[in-house]
Amino acid sequence: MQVDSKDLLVKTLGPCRVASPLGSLLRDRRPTFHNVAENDRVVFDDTISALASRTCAPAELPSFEPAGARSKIFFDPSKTRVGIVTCGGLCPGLNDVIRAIVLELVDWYGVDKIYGFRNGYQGFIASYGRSVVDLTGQVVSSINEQGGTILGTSRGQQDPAEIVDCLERMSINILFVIGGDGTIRGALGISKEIAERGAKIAVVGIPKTIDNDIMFIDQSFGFQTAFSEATKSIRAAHVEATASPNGVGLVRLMGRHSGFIACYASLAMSDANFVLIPEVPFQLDGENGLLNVLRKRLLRRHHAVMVVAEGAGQNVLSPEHGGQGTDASGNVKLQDIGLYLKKRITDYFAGIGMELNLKYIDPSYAIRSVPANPYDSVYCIRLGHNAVHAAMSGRTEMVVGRWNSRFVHVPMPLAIRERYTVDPDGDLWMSVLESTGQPRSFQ
Ligand SMILES: Nc1ncnc2c1ncn2[C@@H]1O[C@H](COP(=O)(O)OP(=O)(O)O)[C@@H](O)[C@H]1O
Ligand SMILES: O=P(O)(O)OC[C@H]1O[C@](O)(COP(=O)(O)O)[C@@H](O)[C@@H]1O
Ligand SMILES: [Mg+2]
Repeated sequence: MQVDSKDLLVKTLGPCRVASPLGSLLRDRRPTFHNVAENDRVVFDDTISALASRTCAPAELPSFEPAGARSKIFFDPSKTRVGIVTCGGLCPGLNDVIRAIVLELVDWYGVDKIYGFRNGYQGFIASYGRSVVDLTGQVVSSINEQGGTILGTSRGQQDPAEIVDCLERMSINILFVIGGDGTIRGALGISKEIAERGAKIAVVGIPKTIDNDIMFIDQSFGFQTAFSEATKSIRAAHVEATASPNGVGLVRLMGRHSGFIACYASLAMSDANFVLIPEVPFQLDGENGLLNVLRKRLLRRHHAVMVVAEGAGQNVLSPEHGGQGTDASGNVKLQDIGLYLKKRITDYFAGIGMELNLKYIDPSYAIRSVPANPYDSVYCIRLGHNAVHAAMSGRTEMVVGRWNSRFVHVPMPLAIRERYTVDPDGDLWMSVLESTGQPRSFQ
């Protein structure tokens, strides 16, 4: 992705004139390997060759604004009113992020007017009649133990003008949006409407996606929990496959356009022999096609485990296999590659008269509805804290990201400019090939 300095500029609502209540914590901090000073920058490029290709002085290198608390802030905490909304598909850790935002606002900034909007962007629209939730420290104290989101969610576009009407009616100063690429697109529309009205409302996002498909976050929150959960299905598929002659365990995992869950779960549980992801097209038929390679594997080892991401192999499906169209948010509805593979493998082995015992496992919703694991909980807290620091200092139209292990501010237009996908020439896919031993391509 071509990124220039201007793409990395973060908008602010105005100068910071209010002393931060976190001032005492910040006073004696020095820049260290784990602490970037608030006026320093995090360099975008991380290889010598990329740096060498830039012809500018170090201060002009493309760089992110570091996340973190500022000594001076924009909003006066005693007069600040905050809204929080969660949108799109579920993801482990949503409640952890809500909790982190609320507790940071209440305990450190002394902000106590925090409202949760129900069911995504519908929560702002009068005709849906959704009540708001008063979010206090007590309400959120143990929500991190539950999966899902206490605020509910939804898909489907809403009118940004109506959303901003609602924010103005309620005198909201800061809106936190927790959601994926669609949510961030929606948030950009809200932010533009706010700017057109000349209002001073900060819109700050915390990127959410179990598919891990948003740029500038090394790994999205909940992703580690989700792929850990998926390993249980791979283990089950292996147990089933090894228990019967020519057993095949076929596991279908989420991943609409990016195969990260399939790759990571398969690496974590190296029982997988075949991993199919959207980024690497394959053929079923022919000498090097998947079916013949599977046949040879069964002749050799008598069992196989195959992991398929939901967006894989769309090239081998035809319209009669369902799918097509879009969901309420405009996301393309994919044809079901898992069921299609199950049928094609079953028919193929029946056709050549070879015994097959195929067990099909689809844990899709089971892996995204669980509570976050401890690693993700820590990550969620840190994202939540940094989102609060950013918003209180008047940053807007940005999401909190993590780039090369540093927490940074990412402008919303940049965060959604391109989807983050598995690079077929990258080291992750190379590891999958090394771990599974599957051919580089089934073509
Ligand atoms: N292009 C868009 N413009 C405005 N709002 C959008 C856009 N795409 C999605 N949204 C809204 O964002 C919310 C969540 O989007 P969705 O794509 O379902 O999930 P996610 O944010 O997880 O990608 C929905 O309310 C949806 O209508
Ligand atoms: O059935 P639903 O709720 O529409 O969700 C299915 C989709 O949700 C995802 O987890 C991603 O959702 P988001 O874009 O909302 O993060 C995909 O992997 C999957 O295609
Ligand atoms: Mg999405």
